[in-house]
Amino acid sequence: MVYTVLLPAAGSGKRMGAGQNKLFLELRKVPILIHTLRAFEQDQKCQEIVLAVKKEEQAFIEKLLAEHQITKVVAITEGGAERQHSVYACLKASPSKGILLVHDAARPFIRQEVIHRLVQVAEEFGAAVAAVRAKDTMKKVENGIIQETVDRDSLWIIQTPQAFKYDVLEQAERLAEKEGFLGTDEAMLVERLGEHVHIVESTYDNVKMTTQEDLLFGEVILTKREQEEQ
Ligand SMILES: Nc1ccn([C@@H]2O[C@H](COP(=O)(O)OP(=O)(O)OP(=O)(O)O)[C@@H](O)[C@H]2O)c(=O)n1
Ligand SMILES: C[C@](O)(CO)[C@H](O)COP(=O)(O)O
Repeated sequence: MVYTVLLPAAGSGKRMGAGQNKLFLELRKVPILIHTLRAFEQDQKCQEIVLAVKKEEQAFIEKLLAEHQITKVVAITEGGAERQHSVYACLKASPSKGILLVHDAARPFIRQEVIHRLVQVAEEFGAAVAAVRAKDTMKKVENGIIQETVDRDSLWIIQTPQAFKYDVLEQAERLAEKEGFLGTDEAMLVERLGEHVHIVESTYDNVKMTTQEDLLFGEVILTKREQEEQ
């Protein structure tokens, strides 16, 4: 049940407003990118990691990898204008044709038990994504006016990792590129093939570091994790 991680890390962090790639911001004096990489470096079932980065940031990232003894990165490729392009670049650079796990480098708190369940379900069914149940009421809105309240019991908040058999993801990415389709996650591309994508329940602390508030959550999550380990 081994897997390869495709890790897009070539974003600009605009919503974070830090004026730099948010993955270089530190939580407990460690860059967000390293926190995320450690989750996979420390997982025996993770065979290798493929990174997509901005060309101008590659040398700095390679320095970070050496400084923090991250040894599983087997390829570093250039990311693209959109997250989807960066993921596809990772896939093209991946040596593995087995189970691929796409994970946002901006989600440093992924738990191993969720990763392993995702790999298991992807091995059996071909595609699986991490998700948590919606806690808030969700409504469709047009021009500031509520159109419809969506049944909350059927709503899930989709995260990463998203795990796939190589052929499923490769076919989905290739078709999306051919048709110029842009999705916000890989599951969207696989759904377009008519494939079933399974849900694996994740944890609410698998937060994507997107805006300044998330950094506060991140510090609290790290404190809680340290207490769990004591
Ligand atoms: N062209 C892009 C855009 C995003 N990402 C990566 O995809 C993950 C999730 O994207 P997001 O949280 O949107 O990161 P940013 O695009 O950097 O954020 P923003 O949209 O606020 O600029 C991040 O690890 C980011 O580095 C990427 O590799 N290539
Ligand atoms: C892939 C994702 O994390 C699933 O929730 C999300 O769609 C990424 O969105 P972003 O705007 O590219 O961060």
